[in-house]
Amino acid sequence: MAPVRRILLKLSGEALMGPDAFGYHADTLAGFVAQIREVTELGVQVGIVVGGGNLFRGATGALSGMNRATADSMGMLATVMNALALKDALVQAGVPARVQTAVAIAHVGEGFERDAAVRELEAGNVVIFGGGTGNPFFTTDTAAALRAAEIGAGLLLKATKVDGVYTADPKKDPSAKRYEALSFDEAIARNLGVLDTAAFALCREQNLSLVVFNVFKPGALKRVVMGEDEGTRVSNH
Ligand SMILES: Nc1ncnc2c1ncn2[C@@H]1O[C@H](COP(=O)(O)OP(=O)(O)O)[C@@H](O)[C@H]1O
Ligand SMILES: O=c1ccn([C@@H]2O[C@H](COP(=O)(O)OP(=O)(O)O)[C@@H](O)[C@H]2O)c(=O)[nH]1
Repeated sequence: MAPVRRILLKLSGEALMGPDAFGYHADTLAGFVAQIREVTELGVQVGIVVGGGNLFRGATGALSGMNRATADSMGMLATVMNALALKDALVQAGVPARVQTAVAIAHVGEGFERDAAVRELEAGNVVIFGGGTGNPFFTTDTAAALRAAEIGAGLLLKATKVDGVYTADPKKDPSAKRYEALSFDEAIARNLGVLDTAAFALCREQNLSLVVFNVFKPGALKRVVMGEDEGTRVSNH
């Protein structure tokens, strides 16, 4: 089977910290870079939205009394830092990569521009979208669904710590069962927390297929883009 031509990969901020409690874990980052390189070598065009949970989350700031919109701006800046860290790791490994940010920061990265992003992807660059959607009260899951729709990705991939979508959060409910596949209608109706509802709804509306998979499993990203049995696929059928 031929690989998907263009993907949008959502990488959570927490994944970047590996076994650590904060920040970046170099070997973990190198493992992700190797997986990303493997799929670019297949000719797959890769857009990435990166989270910020390893550095800062708006909801956590709000819990300690901060204004939520201000805390979310800090969260968005955290995602820009992660985008830069990932870009650096990719470039050092010989994978050309660019950063586009939804929040304008002169000299740090280019501002988000859909046409330019598509041109970069077609030229063989990985494009990392930092800053989420650029708006408070949203998440990088929603940013990932949004950018996937904008760049015309054939598949949205949620790279995470669990190996798919379960009937309940497997971290909290050991009896939870993994789905091989399910529909967006079902994911929304059952309130499955692996992706936020706004992101699920956007995927459903735009008819975007999603695969949730464990990024800590070597070679998993390649198997997903090759259409092999890996993770859980969520789609409209
Ligand atoms: N139904 C579910 N199926 C799979 N994972 C779920 C489900 N509900 C909640 N989760 C949780 O969602 C997490 C994946 O989301 P992710 O964005 O990577 O983490 P976080 O939300 O902690 O940043 C998993 O680690 C898992 O604990
Ligand atoms: O469109 C967005 C995306 C992210 N954020 C902020 O950035 C933080 C980090 O993003 P997220 O929690 O999605 O990261 P992840 O869980 O994937 O590490 C969030 O908590 C929000 O505060 C935001 O305000 N708007």
